[in-house]
Amino acid sequence: MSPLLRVRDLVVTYGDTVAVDHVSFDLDAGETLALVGPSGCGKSSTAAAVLGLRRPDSGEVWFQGRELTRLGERALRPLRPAMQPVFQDPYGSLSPRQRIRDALAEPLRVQRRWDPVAGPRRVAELLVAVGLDPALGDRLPHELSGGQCQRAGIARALASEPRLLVLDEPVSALDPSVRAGVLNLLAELQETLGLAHLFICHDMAVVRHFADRTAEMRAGRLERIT
Ligand SMILES: Nc1ncnc2c1ncn2[C@@H]1O[C@H](COP(=O)(O)OP(=O)(O)OP(=O)(O)O)[C@@H](O)[C@H]1O
Repeated sequence: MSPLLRVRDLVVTYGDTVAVDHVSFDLDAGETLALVGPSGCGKSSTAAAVLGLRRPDSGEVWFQGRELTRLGERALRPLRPAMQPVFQDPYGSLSPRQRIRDALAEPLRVQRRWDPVAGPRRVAELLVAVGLDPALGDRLPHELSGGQCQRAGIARALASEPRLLVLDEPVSALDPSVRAGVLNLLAELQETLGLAHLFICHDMAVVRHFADRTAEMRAGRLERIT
């Protein structure tokens, strides 16, 4: 069986800076690969290239059997929902003036899966799935705590029915007392939905607990996968 995600010889530069230097790895459905390494070693740039947020200079990103770097924006659009990012800043992935229920409805509308009866029910289901009271759907992001907001961001990602979550330090900005709850939620969702996780994390205790394999980066290069 071919992997869900296959990255080959990925190179990302910013001017003279080689942020990602011929990085290759595979990720299977249902698997967590942690991407670790010192600040500035190229973890976020790798994630951005996988997500198609930044075109790599060279290399290949295969996802669900398609080579993404060869595809134009139009061809990429239907594939994008299947890979969803969760970023460090819990407030960053939600629009500050959009109520939570509208933020969750948006992917359904954009992907033409909105139905006036089933849509609101699906939004409530998504909130419950991430451990939030559906009544919180009425709130704006700043009316939620950091942990609640990150859960809402995860619910928004799930609205697209992804196969892969790209988690870029998803709990680093949260109060230490709520981190374990969000990490356990991600692990439970992975188990029930069979999601693959590309998990950028600098906390090695967390990595040991949650990752199946660990890819260590240094100065743009992937040094080893264990
Ligand atoms: N938009 C950008 N413009 C110029 N240089 C950049 C940009 N983004 C990243 N870089 C540089 O690319 C290199 C890799 O950065 P990247 O953010 O991918 O590393 P990282 O491992 O995710 O770091 P951190 O753990 O601090 O987030 C660094 O030298 C960084 O300064």
